[in-house]
Amino acid sequence: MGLLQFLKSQFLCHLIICYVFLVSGLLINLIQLCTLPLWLISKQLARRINIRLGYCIASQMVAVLEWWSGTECTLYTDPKSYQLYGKENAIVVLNHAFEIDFLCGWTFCERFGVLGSSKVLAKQELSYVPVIGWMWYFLEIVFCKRKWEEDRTNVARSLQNLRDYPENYWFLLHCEGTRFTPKKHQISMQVAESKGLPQLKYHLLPRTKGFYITVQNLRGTVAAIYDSTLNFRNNEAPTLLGILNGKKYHADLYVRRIPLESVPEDESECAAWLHKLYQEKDGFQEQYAQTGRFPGPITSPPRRPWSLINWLFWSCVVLYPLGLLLAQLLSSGSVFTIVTAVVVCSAVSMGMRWMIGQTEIEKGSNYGIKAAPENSN
Ligand SMILES: CCCCC/C=C\C/C=C\CCCCCCCC(=O)SCCNC(=O)CCNC(=O)[C@H](O)C(C)(C)COP(=O)(O)OP(=O)(O)OC[C@H]1O[C@@H](n2cnc3c(N)ncnc32)[C@H](O)[C@@H]1OP(=O)(O)O
Ligand SMILES: CCCCCCCCCCCCCCCCCC(=O)OC[C@@H](O)COP(=O)(O)O
Repeated sequence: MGLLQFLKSQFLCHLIICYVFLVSGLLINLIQLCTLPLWLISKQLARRINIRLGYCIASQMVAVLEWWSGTECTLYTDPKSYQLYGKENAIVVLNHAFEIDFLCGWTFCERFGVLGSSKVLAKQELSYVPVIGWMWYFLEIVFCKRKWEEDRTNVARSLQNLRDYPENYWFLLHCEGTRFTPKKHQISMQVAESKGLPQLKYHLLPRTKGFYITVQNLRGTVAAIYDSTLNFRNNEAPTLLGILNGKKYHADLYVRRIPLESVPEDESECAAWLHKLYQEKDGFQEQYAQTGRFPGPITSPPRRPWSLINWLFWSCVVLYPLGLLLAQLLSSGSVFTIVTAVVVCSAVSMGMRWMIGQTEIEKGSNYGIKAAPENSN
């Protein structure tokens, strides 16, 4: 093991990375809060400022993926579509099977210049996560309770708000609604069977209502669907803790650009269209399992230095006062202050561990297990 790899595995380094993320993140959340009065005066300016503030948080995690763990991301897509990525609004339909799929999504957003403005239809629980969840309020992320009766009006309203968004964005939809587990897969395939739909091997049965409502409400402002299928080489199941430990993964993403006009306007036809899309996605995953690659040419976008520069900037901002504080603590020699510092450090690392836990599949929700008996008939 080289010195760098040894350093990457050290808890102290993880603590420093987490400290920078947490303290700078809370600071940025605070600045976001201060932009509230601006929304009344100039909504578009407030949005543009929040896009940059959001970038400052999200790109720290991207920096850890790209520069600390060195994870590589390969894009399979046709070169004509590639020219349009980042230059138009799009709805991204992505499979949901990995703990870091959101982070790989962010990496591609960063490389195409839409990281600060990217959006998602996210479960409500994520809005309570400090730093990321709080940042999302100001980025107008669309939250859902995964209870259609409540979601139908709230989600539509939030989507309507995005119609005059001032910068290009990608709107991420995990139509499966929850992460893939063998148990959830088995149950969703029972639902598929009861509906006379073909079986899927690598995906859960997609939920169609969120897709339909998104397409309907964003029609005219979004140019295309980016049908995206993600997998990792060597059957790896990457984790955020692995990334923090400096483990290098290799992500492969296959993206097909489908003009939005080809999605039917009628609700049941739109649902059938989505089911067909997932059958095709399943085919791509089968090809990946057999051959280790997706169809089409490879056009990998290079990583950019901005995420690293941003991380270095925030490190300087928050590590300098920490250094001064630690020096004062040690020179004071007071047992009370030293014990207080140790307690605060432990609380911070437990808080960070809880946040990382939000990404872990084994700590995931029961959605798709519990709801099945009532919903499936
Ligand atoms: C290219 C690079 C990528 C770029 C990335 C871009 C941007 C990045 C930005 C941010 C990154 C951060 C990422 C954070 C990720 C967080 C993601 C999440 O939180 S996923 C969870 C929340 N999202 C969703 O759930 C979206 C999909 N869901 C829906 O659309 C739902 O329809 C809904 C709107 C949420 C409503 O759900 P609800 O359960 O209330 O109703 P449904 O109508 O869906 O359910 C009833 C329906 O489903 C059938 N059913 C029952 N059981 C099952 C089952 N087990 N499996 C499948 N189907 C089931 C039931 O029969 C009903 O069927 P029908 O519709 O025919 O009546
Ligand atoms: C700079 C880097 C510091 C590294 C440490 C920072 C750790 C901070 C982690 C905060 C992460 C919070 C964002 C979580 C996004 C998780 C997205 C996700 O995958 O959610 C799951 C839902 O879609 C479905 O939930 P389930 O129904 O499967 O349950």
